[in-house]
Amino acid sequence: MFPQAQPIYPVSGIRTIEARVGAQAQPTLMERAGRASAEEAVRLTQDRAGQVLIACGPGNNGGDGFVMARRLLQAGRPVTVAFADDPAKLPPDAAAALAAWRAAGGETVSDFPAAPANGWALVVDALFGIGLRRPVSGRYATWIDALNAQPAPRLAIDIPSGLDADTGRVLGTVFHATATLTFLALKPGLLTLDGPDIAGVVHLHRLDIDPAAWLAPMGMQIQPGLVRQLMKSRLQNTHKGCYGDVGIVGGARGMTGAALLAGRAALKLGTGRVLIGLVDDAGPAVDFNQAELMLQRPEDVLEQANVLALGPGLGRSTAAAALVEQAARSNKPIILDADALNLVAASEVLKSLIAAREAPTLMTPHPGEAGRLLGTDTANVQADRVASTLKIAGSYQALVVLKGSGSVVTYPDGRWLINSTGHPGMASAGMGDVLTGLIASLVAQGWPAESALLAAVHLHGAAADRLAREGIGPIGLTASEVAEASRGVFNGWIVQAGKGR
Ligand SMILES: NC(=O)C1=CN([C@@H]2O[C@H](COP(=O)(O)OP(=O)(O)OC[C@H]3O[C@@H](n4cnc5c(N)ncnc54)[C@H](O)[C@@H]3O)[C@@H](O)[C@H]2O)[C@@H](O)CC1
Ligand SMILES: [K+]
Repeated sequence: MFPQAQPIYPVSGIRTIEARVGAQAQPTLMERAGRASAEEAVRLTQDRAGQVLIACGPGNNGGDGFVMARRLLQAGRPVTVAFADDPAKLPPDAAAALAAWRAAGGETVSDFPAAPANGWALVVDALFGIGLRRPVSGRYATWIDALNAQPAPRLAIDIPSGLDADTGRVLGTVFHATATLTFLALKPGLLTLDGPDIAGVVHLHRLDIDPAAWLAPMGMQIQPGLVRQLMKSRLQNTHKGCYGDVGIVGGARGMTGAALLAGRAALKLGTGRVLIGLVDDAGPAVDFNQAELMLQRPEDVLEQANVLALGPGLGRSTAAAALVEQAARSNKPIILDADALNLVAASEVLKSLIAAREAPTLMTPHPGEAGRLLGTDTANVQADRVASTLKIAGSYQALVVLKGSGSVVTYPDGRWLINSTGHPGMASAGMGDVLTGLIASLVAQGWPAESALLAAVHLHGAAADRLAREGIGPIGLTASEVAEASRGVFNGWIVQAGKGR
């Protein structure tokens, strides 16, 4: 769907690819996965002598572990394999891998082994992969706790045991990986919700297969390469009218700052003119820290701007609802955030107006707002972030970003992407307002709504990441700083894409 993006497949997609590649693949996929795992283990233990502990489970993930063990042994690395299940119940490939391990002189222990005197060089989780079906409990939970307690690097094979590959939810006890080597393609669970906290550094090994050649990508990762290809150069012979008029409507009493932050972000990303309509009559008439912003009556802003962003600090008054309705009835692109989303969720009239719009509607809910839009609660939204976001996009015929760990971007036609930038320092007031301003700016500058949304989401996180690298955050990072840094990151991307002047 977007060239140069990394495909993501849920378990159903991975299973389809495996079935299509077929058992006839030589070497077998398990042999390839085990070999890649052994190579990864060698890399991770370059400066650490000692034994590698591989804990193998009852399915093909365990099979990968047996192949890995054999490869490491053949490379002269001492390995301990822990396996406590019934060999007769292993699936055929894994049973063959166990037999090959034994034929190579390897042994297995069925109790969790005591660490050697100098500790393990590496502990490897080959307990459960994409076949995990229920919360991990009992012996395997004890083993996972024991693996987590070792003072050694921790490598997860395919996906950390206890992490749901489709949703990033933790099912019972979970292996806390320092690195995960995942096969064939990325899975959503590695990239969203708890996945990024649990999986450590994720390496992908495609096993010499191009997954997209076997099954059209089901989702995509938003990565620098994808965003860079969207960059455009500016012509010399242009003026501010070429870069759009963003209108921000929000800023009820006590929340003026939210609208100003969105406006400043829109300005710093190159919007021609930024108009701000504060709902608070007693609000300021000028932003003395950003005098370029044009503060006007909200009704006039809706009239004059060609892209409308409603929500930052909007509140839920009757007047606010009327403004959202006026925007929804317009034929302009609109971005709905914060209380604009809450107002829509609470009104059947607004819901049907939004769903029937012809101009693009973009929505930027956090999980709580997403819950209200779907008539459910936050926990339900988070239980499957991709599915929830797709549901909103479908019901409201909108382009949607569900914010949070691994922001999910979806379009009404069912395409979805997961962002790869950002960090927990962004969990602070005003960050969402800045994102809204960035999105509005790109739309106003003529970007197609779908590219504007994914690029702004990526930029927002990339700016925060850059600041964190410079020591400005993660802790204490402010939204104003992210708005400011977005400008530098974006200009850098234009230069990297060869589109600078
Ligand atoms: N099938 C293939 O072609 C390939 C599979 N590969 C590996 O195989 C994995 C998938 O293998 P499987 O489908 O066998 O699944 P898994 O090995 O992930 O686990 C399935 C087994 O675990 C049991 N199980 C599931 N949840 C449990 C729980 N909570 N507590 C106790 N037991 C539980 C199931 O009953 C089944 O026996 C991938 O993640 C990957 O590591 C790779 O070798 C690449 C090729
Ligand atoms: K695993």
